[in-house]
Amino acid sequence: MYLKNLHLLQFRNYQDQWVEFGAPKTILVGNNAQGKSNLLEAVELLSTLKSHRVTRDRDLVKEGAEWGRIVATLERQTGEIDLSLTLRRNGRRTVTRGSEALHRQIDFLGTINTVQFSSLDLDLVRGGPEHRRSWLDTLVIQLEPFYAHILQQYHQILRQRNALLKKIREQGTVNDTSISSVSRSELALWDAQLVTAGVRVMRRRSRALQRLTPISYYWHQAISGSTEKLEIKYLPNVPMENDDLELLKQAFLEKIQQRTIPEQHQGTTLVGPHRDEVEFTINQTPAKQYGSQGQQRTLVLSLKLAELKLIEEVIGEPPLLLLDDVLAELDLTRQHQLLETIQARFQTLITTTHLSAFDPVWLNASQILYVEAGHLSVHAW
Ligand SMILES: Nc1ncnc2c1ncn2[C@@H]1O[C@H](COP(=O)(O)OP(=O)(O)OP(=O)(O)O)[C@@H](O)[C@H]1O
Repeated sequence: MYLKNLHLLQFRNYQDQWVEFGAPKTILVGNNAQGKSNLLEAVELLSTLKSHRVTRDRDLVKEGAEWGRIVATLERQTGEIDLSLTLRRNGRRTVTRGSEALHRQIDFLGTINTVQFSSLDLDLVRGGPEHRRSWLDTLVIQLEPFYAHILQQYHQILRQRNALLKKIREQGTVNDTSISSVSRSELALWDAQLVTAGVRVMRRRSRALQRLTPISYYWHQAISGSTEKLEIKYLPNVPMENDDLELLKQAFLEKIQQRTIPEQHQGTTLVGPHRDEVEFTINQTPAKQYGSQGQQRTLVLSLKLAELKLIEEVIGEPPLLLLDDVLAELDLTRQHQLLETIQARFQTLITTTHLSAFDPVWLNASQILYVEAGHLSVHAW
């Protein structure tokens, strides 16, 4: 797929900026805080309807404006598609594809596929499990947009179950035997729903990782020169011996029953995929604790390359790659690995403060745009 152009209206620090992507690689160069990442964020929003930087739409709308809009033309194998996302300070959004305003935002997902790589992605290795869950979920949504709906449903059930557990705790009925029969039957209903939605989340996460890991291993070996052995393990909170639906549901329910007392004491759900973990080890040592910066970078790069390949395999078209301030941080060998993989096949948007750290091969093959204070230009300012 190829993003032909982008039009930013009252988005972040852009007032009214049009950009035509004239080459498979575009390098956005400029000093700090000029709007480079903002532009990548706009593409991320069209792809995932989320920003990894903020959760509130009012931060995305230009200061002083009530609404902002991101408009784009995308070329896919099936033809050209016009897209737009309107953001409002009050959080209400409008999405359109072609001339059609979509009632369900979920229907918009999967139109543009992207893989992102920014310095924040090192949190994938160093940060808490929520970073790894969110990374995995974003990947699964790209592979199967309907997963966004499943995930949303799971979190809704989780919130409601938590509210009930809190109510039970506030009523001081922490001893299981003294819970009113009304609360008990209400809780049993939520248990069943949590299990049904939870196993759908777990099975999809597990399958996506199963497909991603061999590709990641391949890249990790290639980049580390076969000196290091990467292992990726899905550690679901509910033990998952195999993919059998009924066995999994049973294991889930059993674990909930074992945690009845602590759950009611703490007033929160302690069992389920919201507590899943993904473990990365290098030569049998947890990458999180012992990996050097270089090792962690190699690991994240391997994951990103694997994501590109997997999405391409599943979708049947190469996704876009968004490289936010990370390429210059990679040494030339790793830059070459990346270059060889993406070639001209994956459209890539790259931000950087300096062109000097780049391989000349990259530079010659790229469209270079200079960014200053929310304006783009083909010449240095
Ligand atoms: N809602 C907004 N309205 C107006 N300006 C905004 C808004 N949100 C962010 N900005 C401005 O955008 C700029 C930050 O841009 P961006 O994050 O794209 O930086 P960058 O060019 O990628 O630089 P860096 O290399 O530091 O990441 C800042 O000047 C900030 O004040």
